[in-house]
Amino acid sequence: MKNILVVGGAGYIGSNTVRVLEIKGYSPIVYDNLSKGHKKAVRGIPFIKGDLGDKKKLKTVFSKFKIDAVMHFAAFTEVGESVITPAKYYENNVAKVLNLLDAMVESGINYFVFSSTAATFGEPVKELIDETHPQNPINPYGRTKLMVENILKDYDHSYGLKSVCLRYFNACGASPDGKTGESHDPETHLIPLVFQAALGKRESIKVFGNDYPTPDGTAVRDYIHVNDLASAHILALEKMAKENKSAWYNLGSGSGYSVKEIIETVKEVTGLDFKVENAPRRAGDPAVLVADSAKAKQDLKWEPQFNLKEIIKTVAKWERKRKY
Ligand SMILES: NC(=O)c1ccc[n+]([C@@H]2O[C@H](COP(=O)([O-])OP(=O)(O)OC[C@H]3O[C@@H](n4cnc5c(N)ncnc54)[C@H](O)[C@@H]3O)[C@@H](O)[C@H]2O)c1
Ligand SMILES: O=c1ccn([C@@H]2O[C@H](COP(=O)(O)OP(=O)(O)O[C@H]3O[C@H](CO)[C@@H](O)[C@H](O)[C@H]3O)[C@@H](O)[C@H]2O)c(=O)[nH]1
Repeated sequence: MKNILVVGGAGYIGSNTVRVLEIKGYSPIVYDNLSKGHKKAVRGIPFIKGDLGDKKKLKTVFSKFKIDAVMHFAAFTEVGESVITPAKYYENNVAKVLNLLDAMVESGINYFVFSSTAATFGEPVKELIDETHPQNPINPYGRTKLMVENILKDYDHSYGLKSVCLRYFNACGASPDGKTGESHDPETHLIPLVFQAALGKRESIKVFGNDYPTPDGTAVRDYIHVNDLASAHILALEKMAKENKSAWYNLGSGSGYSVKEIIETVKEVTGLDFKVENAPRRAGDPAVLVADSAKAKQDLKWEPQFNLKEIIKTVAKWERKRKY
């Protein structure tokens, strides 16, 4: 288990995982169409520009680089956009994934790590979301990811393709050395947008909804550092390969923070003040999403290393000298 094809590896979470794979002695190879990612994020790593839908190219890459396992990050990722243009999401996040899975089956590659999401659960029916929580997504994005989770169960049963579905809560933060971080154009995620407001790159930060049933009325999320996600990928891959068994894990810190608390923490860490405005709720957003990650902690011996303040500090470092 050495050569790992990282599909979508030029993106935010993928590129951070590539760096951690490298540190742990693996040979990551990046496959990305650069629709959202950045080649600069994976400088020095073998890179193939290609689309998820290109089965022929994928099979050529598998054999050329003697791929042992695939980590699949490529997808469209925005909850709000998925409500407006669901077709785009079903095509990229479901239909094209079949090409990748079929190429793997035809090439005899048996190990797959999938970027799933908290959005597969929908509105929580209990405070902390563990792996037994019902999966009733309330937006097209969450439905696309749940569809792939189900496809993977069938591919395991019928073709012996083993997979781990990692349901991340809200990925955030930058590498501690400040070299890789979040860079989307346009940006839609809360923490980078708050930084844009703090650095005067936008007039204000808009709070989407202040009438949620939460302590301060704003939506609560579980923010988990990208390097913590990266280490979970490697631990999950190793366990899957050792036991030749599929698995599912919810990955979060177990602590929920409201939009207002995020804004206050950025103000505190940076010492900068900026304008905050109330705006209507964003379609497709649940009020609260917080993980119970006991299963990952127990089975994988995984422990998140970054608390919220530390996360915001890594973003501050990245934002000061970002290169892409
Ligand atoms: N960001 C989060 O908080 C979060 C939370 C849960 C799950 N996820 C999932 O994690 C994964 C990575 O998210 P991210 O935030 O790094 O997103 P990102 O947009 O930064 O990265 C995705 C990468 O995939 C590439 N890509 C997209 N479609 C492709 C295609 N058809 N062919 C080849 N490459 C393609 C993009 O160019 C980009 O580099 C996604 O699957 C996302 O759904 C993200
Ligand atoms: O300008 C902004 C941007 C966001 N928000 C709110 O901040 C929270 C977090 O939003 P965002 O950073 O866009 O993340 P989510 O919509 O929670 O989705 C992320 O986290 C999910 C897992 O929980 C992943 O599946 C998605 O891919 C990823 O985009 C939400 O309540 C938003 O409404 C604002 O109030 N103002």
